[in-house]
Amino acid sequence: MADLHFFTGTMDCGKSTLALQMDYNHRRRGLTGLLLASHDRGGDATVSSRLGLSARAVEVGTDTDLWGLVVERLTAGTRVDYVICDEAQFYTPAQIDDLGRVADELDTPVYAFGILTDFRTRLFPGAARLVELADRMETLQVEALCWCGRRATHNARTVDGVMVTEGRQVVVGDTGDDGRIGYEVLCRHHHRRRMTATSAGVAGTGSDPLPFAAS
Ligand SMILES: Nc1ncnc2c1ncn2[C@@H]1O[C@H](COP(=O)(O)OP(=O)(O)O)[C@@H](O)[C@H]1O
Ligand SMILES: Cc1cn([C@H]2C[C@H](O)[C@@H](COP(=O)(O)O)O2)c(=O)[nH]c1=O
Repeated sequence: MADLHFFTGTMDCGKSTLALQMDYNHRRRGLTGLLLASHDRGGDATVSSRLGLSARAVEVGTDTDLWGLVVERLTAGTRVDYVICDEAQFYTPAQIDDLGRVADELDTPVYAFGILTDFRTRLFPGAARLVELADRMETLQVEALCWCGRRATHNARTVDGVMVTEGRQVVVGDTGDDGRIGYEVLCRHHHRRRMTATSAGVAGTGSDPLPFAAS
């Protein structure tokens, strides 16, 4: 039986990059996989990384039958040696159940990538189901940092630069976005105090140094 893996971390910690690297490494060994995406910032049916890599993928909507999708390919004679799922927090719990079934019944490894919690620190339903079902769950090694220099553990949403704690759970966007709605990764301490880089009066992005104490 194959495993259902869940790779998680805050926004901007390298999940999509790792998803694309794993797809590349498998393809280099002659394997054929299925790459799934959902509401990627780069547009539908895409997996894109901030490092500039991107790949075409199958867009997963709330009605997508993931078990059917894999079985249909196999029936048509297309190999599915592995399944890679980006933005898996947006999948429904039933779709995550299907991914577990793919791993168990088709002996196909599934690698799911996604954030755990939303801007209110609540688990996304898809991520919660992955925590419940995954054989292996790994937090990415590359740590996104809060403006204070601590490891970022939470995702904050900003509207017109101000951190908010109410609103729709799903709003596609980016960190450091100049649009009305943006995201910033913070440590729990600063998420609780609603202190973003802007409200703390420090530069949040770019080449300015973090405010570490001088030694
Ligand atoms: N200009 C850059 N130089 C080096 N690394 C970068 C650059 N831009 C982005 N990154 C890396 O890419 C990571 C974000 O990758 P991405 O796959 O888009 O993250 P995620 O899918 O978790 O949101 C950042 O944590 C950083 O390590
Ligand atoms: C916290 C939070 C995030 N989102 C969206 C914003 C982005 O489009 C994705 C996360 O993408 P990443 O590759 O991990 O950076 O999720 C959201 O819709 N709701 C939220 O609360």
